[in-house]
Formats: sequence, structure tokens, C-alpha cells
Amino acid sequence: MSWTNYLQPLSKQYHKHVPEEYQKYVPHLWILGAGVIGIYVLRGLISYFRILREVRGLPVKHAFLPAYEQGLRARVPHIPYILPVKDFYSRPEWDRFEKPRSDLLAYTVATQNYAIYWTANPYTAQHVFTKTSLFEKPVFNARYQAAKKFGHNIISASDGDDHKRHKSVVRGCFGEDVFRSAWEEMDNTIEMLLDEDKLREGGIMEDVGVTTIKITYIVIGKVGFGYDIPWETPRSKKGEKMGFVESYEIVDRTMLYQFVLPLWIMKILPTKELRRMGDGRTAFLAYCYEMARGKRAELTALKEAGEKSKAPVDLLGAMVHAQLVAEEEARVQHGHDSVPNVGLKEDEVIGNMFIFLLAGHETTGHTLAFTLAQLALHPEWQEEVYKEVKEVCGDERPSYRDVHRLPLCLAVGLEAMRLTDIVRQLFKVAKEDSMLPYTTWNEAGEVTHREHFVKKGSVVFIDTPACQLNPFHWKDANDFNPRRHLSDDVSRASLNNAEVPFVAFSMGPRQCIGRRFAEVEMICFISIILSKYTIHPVPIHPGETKESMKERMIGSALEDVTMTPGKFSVRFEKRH
Ligand code: HEM
Repeated sequence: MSWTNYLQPLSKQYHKHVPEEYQKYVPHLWILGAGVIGIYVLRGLISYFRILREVRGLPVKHAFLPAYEQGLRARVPHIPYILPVKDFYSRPEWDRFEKPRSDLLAYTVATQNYAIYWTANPYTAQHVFTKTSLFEKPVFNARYQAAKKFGHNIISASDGDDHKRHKSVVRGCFGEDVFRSAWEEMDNTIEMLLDEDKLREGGIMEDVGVTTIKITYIVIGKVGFGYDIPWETPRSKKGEKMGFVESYEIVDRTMLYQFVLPLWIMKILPTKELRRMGDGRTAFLAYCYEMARGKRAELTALKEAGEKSKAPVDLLGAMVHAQLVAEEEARVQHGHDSVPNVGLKEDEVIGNMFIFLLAGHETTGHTLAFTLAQLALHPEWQEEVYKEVKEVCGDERPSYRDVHRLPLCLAVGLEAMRLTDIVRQLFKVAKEDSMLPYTTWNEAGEVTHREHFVKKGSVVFIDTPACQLNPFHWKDANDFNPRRHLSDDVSRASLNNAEVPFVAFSMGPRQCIGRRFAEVEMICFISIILSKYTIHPVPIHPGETKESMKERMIGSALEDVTMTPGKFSVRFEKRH
């Protein structure tokens, strides 16, 4: 009897509808199907055992599905071995490294055919960020692809030539004039805040996180696009053309939907509010193109009239200007008249503007909220900052000329970021096999430096919050001590007494290009507010302890696109 005969009963049972003359082939199809599945499972198993071998020697956790996506991991239930989110995410963040006594952890995920590593060592992070021959940004990842929705941009650009091309133009946006403009707009927006929130004579700032986002959103609106953004967004009536400010507000408010939904889906969505997302996007893009073309025409006309064009002080203008400069330089270099194919295409200019909106205000807004929370909980640091501002500015209002002379104001913002990291999950892919440095320690806290062999194709996650709270590198890591960011400070703690890499803005060629912009906003906000007011927590019941307030104001923050503060208020008290 042929071996396929054994399968005949199966075929008869399940394939009654197959014509009689083909019935004899059915067993072969069963075998083919089972073979394909078998090969798939076998390949999976071989790859799984290969990964197990690769991660040997490290504390390892196993998962069936990837349970690490930022924003999701804080929200979905922990299902052991299937979706073990708690293995990938702990609060306090250092805990998951503390228990296995290693600042490098390994993960196997059954549905992914590469090893995954997670580091909480700021020096390993620095190594991964800066060794560009060994590690690269995984721009194929969904989050970077989604960021292309409004045009290819610096964040979605691949390492190397593509990124250099974007950076050569985007860099031109962050000059001294733009920083000065960022300061001035922040200063104006503080005035707006004091009037609109009725804080001028002191009072309660409700829902701090929402308010600080509004502040930085207004600043980036003016410095980014040259628009005066009012405190309350004007709404167009039915049939009226939507204004820039309204479209800008809609795109900003619905950012996650903008990322995941194509325009045609938005247009057919069943509710009016959802359809407005699509209208907002269409209008916003149309305004951006109109503005970019207008700027280009204006700057070209100036040049043709023989007037020396100065870089504009808004980011869009500065980017168009930088693009024209890149084209001019290429013309000089290549000696021909046609517009050379250099710098950015028009849709890439718009894509980068969208990125400034995306990356440029939520991050800074949330940082300011956590800064206000820390200051309210640490009045002694408010006095230190006040002393610094008085020494530098006397009775004058702090201004951009003081920006380099207020280091403690900046340090306060950086320390709030260190304790509540904002962009929490950065990762790179290994381009080559290499050794990854890490440390382990024993019960007595004695440290051993080690290296782990990492294969090409592995993914290394930088756990930025855990790096910033690593007690082997930051002395009294959980204490709020802004002075540790000052170069002359002796309380800075590291294993080798050197400056600890600060990873909150990333490092290396892909580090945050808007860092100084954000820092200028922070220095301006902190110096002006603290020179006029003292900040106080608002207890939710009489006698609420400091610990409870800290938990409510800082511990309640939730991961979203960035670390988002929970709802809390602070009280402004006017200084006399
Ligand atoms: C506290 C505020 C901020 C924080 C914590 C922050 C953090 C970061 C981080 C961690 C990255 C690396 C992202 C990655 O590799 O996936 C990044 C990149 C970037 N940031 Fe920021 N950022 C801040 C403010 C800003 C501002 C104000 C702007 C612009 C106005 C900006 C523009 C950008 C851009 C364009 C990149 C991409 C750089 C590149 O790939 O070359 N950021 N930022």
C-alpha cells in the first residue's frame, strides 16, 4: 500500500467537493501544506535556539510577542510569556536592572528572529549612539515611517548620505537669531499666560501639563511659522475657510491619528470631528506649501535685487534660506547655471516643518511641567535660582543676552528631565558583529566590567530613563539636585569621576538638533517665572504629605508619544 493511502480517509472526509479524478492528489497537497508549516516552525525554532545561544550569560526574559512599544507597554495588561509588558517596563525604571544586578538585559521574542538587548548604562548608550560604523538608526520601524506622513524628513532619513542631506539644510535653522527669537516669543507667551490664566497677582495654574504644552505650542507656532498664535484657537464656521491657526491646532491635537490614518480614510470617517482631522490636515499642508513658496519667492527676489539676504528668524524661512544657500554653493562649486539637485525637495521642507511641530513643543512643554512640579516640591532650589537671576540680572527682566549666564536655570530643567525622561525609548540595529560593554555587580555593590558579543541584526534599546537613574553613575540618583549638571560641581557621581553622558537628547549624529532651542525656552521660562513668583504645590486635602504630592505630580505621568504629566495644579505666589 502506498504511503499516501494512509491519508485517503482524511481527504475523503474533508474534500468531498473535490472532483473524483483529482481526489488522488489531495493527500499530496496535505503533505505539501504540512511540510511548509513544518519548515516554517523549524526555521523559527532554529532561529530561536540561535538567539538563545547569542544571549547566553546575560539575564534573559522570554516573550511570545514584542511587549515593548512605548505608549502601549504602560497600557496593556501583563500576560506572562505571551505579552509580559512588566518584564520590559518597570517603574521605578531602574528596578528591572537592579534585581538581576546587570545593566544589560537580553530578551527573546518568539515572533522576531533577532536578539534584543536593553541597556541602562549611559556609557554603553554613548557607545551605541556614537559608533556609527557598528550601529544604525532603524528607520524602517513603523514609528519613523509614520513620521513621513507630511513628507520625508530628518527623523525618517537613513543614516549616512540621506541624513547628511537633511541635516545640511535643517542645521541652518538653528542659528543665534532663531534662538533669540525663541527667547523673545517665550517671554511674550509668559505675559500671555499671566493674563489669560489670571496669574499676574498670583493664583492657581490648573492642569499644568496642558498649560505648558499650550505655551510651547504658541512659541513654536511663532518661531516655526511666523504666526501669532492666540491663547484660544479661533474656530471657522460651517462653509468658512479654515485659518492656519485652526488647522495647526487640529493637526497638533490629533497627531497620533495623523500618523496612522491616510487622508482618504479621514475623509470618509463617520463623525464630524473625525472628518475635521482630514480637513485640518489638508488645510495645514496647503498653508505650509503656500508659506514655503512665498518665502522662496521673497528671498529670491531680494537676492536678484542685489540685497544681501539675512537668514529669517522663523524656522520655515530659515530652512528655505538654508536651501537657497545650499543651491548657491553647489552652483559655485559645479559652475553651472541650472538649479542643481541639492538639499531638500519642496515636500521635504514641509516634512521637516511638520517634524519641528511634532518634536519641538510637546517635549519641551512636558519638560516645563515636570520642572514646575520639582520646583514646587523643592522650594530651596527656587531660592538658589532666584539668587542666580538676581546676581546676573539685578532688577532687570532676564533677556536673551543673559542666556549663557544662567547655568542653574538650565540645570534645573535638565535635572527635571533626568528624573522624568521625556523621549523614553531609543533603539539602534547592529550593522556588524561587535562587543557591547556592560557592568554587573555583586551583593556588596562591587562592579565588574564586562563585554557581550552582539551579532549583526540584533536590536539594542537604550532605556533612557534607567540610564538617567543608574545609581552607579549618578550619586543619590533619585534626589533632585540640579547642581550635578554644572561643570564645576563635585557632587556629580560616576564610576570613573568623569562627566556622565546625558542621554535624554540622544547622542552622536542623530542627537536632538533642537536641543539648544529647547534649552533657551527652558532658561527663559524658569528665570522669568522664578524672578517674579514662588511656586507651591496645591494639596488635594489638608495635610497631604510631600510623598503623596510627589506621586500625584510626577509619579502619575504616563507614557504616550512622550512622557505625559498627569493632572496637577501649582500655585504662583508673587514675590514682593
Ligand atoms: C526637551 C525637549 C526635547 C527633547 C527631550 C528632545 C529629544 C530628542 C531625542 C531623544 C531625539 C532623538 C530621536 C531618535 O533618534 O529617534 C531628538 C531628535 C530630534 N529633535 Fe528633539 N527633543 C527636544 C526638543 C526639540 C525641539 C525644540 C526641536 C525643534 C524645534 C527638536 C527637533 C528634533 C529633530 C529635528 C530631531 C531629529 C534629529 C536627527 O535625526 O538628526 N527637538 N530629540
